[in-house]
Amino acid sequence: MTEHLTVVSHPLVQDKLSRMRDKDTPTAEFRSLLREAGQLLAYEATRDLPMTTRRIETPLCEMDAPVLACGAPVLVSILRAGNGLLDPVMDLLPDAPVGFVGLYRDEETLEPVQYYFKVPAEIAERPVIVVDPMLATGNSSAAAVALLKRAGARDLRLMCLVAAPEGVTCMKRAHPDVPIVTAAVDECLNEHGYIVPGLGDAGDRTFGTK
Ligand SMILES: O=P(O)(O)OC[C@H]1O[C@H](OP(=O)(O)OP(=O)(O)O)[C@H](O)[C@@H]1O
Ligand SMILES: O=c1cc[nH]c(=O)[nH]1
Ligand SMILES: [Mg+2]
Repeated sequence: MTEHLTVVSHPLVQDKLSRMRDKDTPTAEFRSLLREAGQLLAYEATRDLPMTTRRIETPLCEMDAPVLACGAPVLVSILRAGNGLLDPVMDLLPDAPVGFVGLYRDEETLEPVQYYFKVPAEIAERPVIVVDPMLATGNSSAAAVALLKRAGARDLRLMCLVAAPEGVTCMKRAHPDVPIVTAAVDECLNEHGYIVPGLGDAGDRTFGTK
């Protein structure tokens, strides 16, 4: 992926995102929409995965068929809201090894607090797709990517649903080598660090908490 930022403007993605933004969309529908949008975003986030060929035999003849060069990429979810995007990507890449970075954002400082880290060994030799629906200040994603690099990851990309300009700038400064795929870059952050217009707290809306 050569672009640092890809905004997926596809009508299906935009329509689903608009329905997720609506405060009256209930949890079950929000979750389904996140699943559907996640599959479409994954299509874009996996566009540049390295390919090779494998000799196979169709019922008619032999051919060199295109296959993923390194097997499935490693998926990493930033807990907890990342899990809502992880599910649809796992559907598309059922062989993918999966890691988790547990982070929550301190409400006062907006700094991420780490509480969990577990990633598969393949992280050092395969492309890695980090998933988190919200890129707000960018502090959580930047911290997660730093932890993953420390664990050996070299080829990373971040897939999110809604980004703030501040988050994109933060990631570009901290990790210019990590492309971002998102459905939208919104206007700004409010005084509490929430994306405006955004969709609220993605974790709460996905899991029905408050
Ligand atoms: O870019 P930032 O300013 O760091 O904000 C984005 C982070 O905030 C949300 O997580 P949250 O802290 O709400 O944790 P949760 O997923 O457990 O709800 C979101 O899922 C991101 O991880
Ligand atoms: O708008 C925001 C910002 C951070 N985390 C969220 O879930 N939503
Ligand atoms: Mg949250």
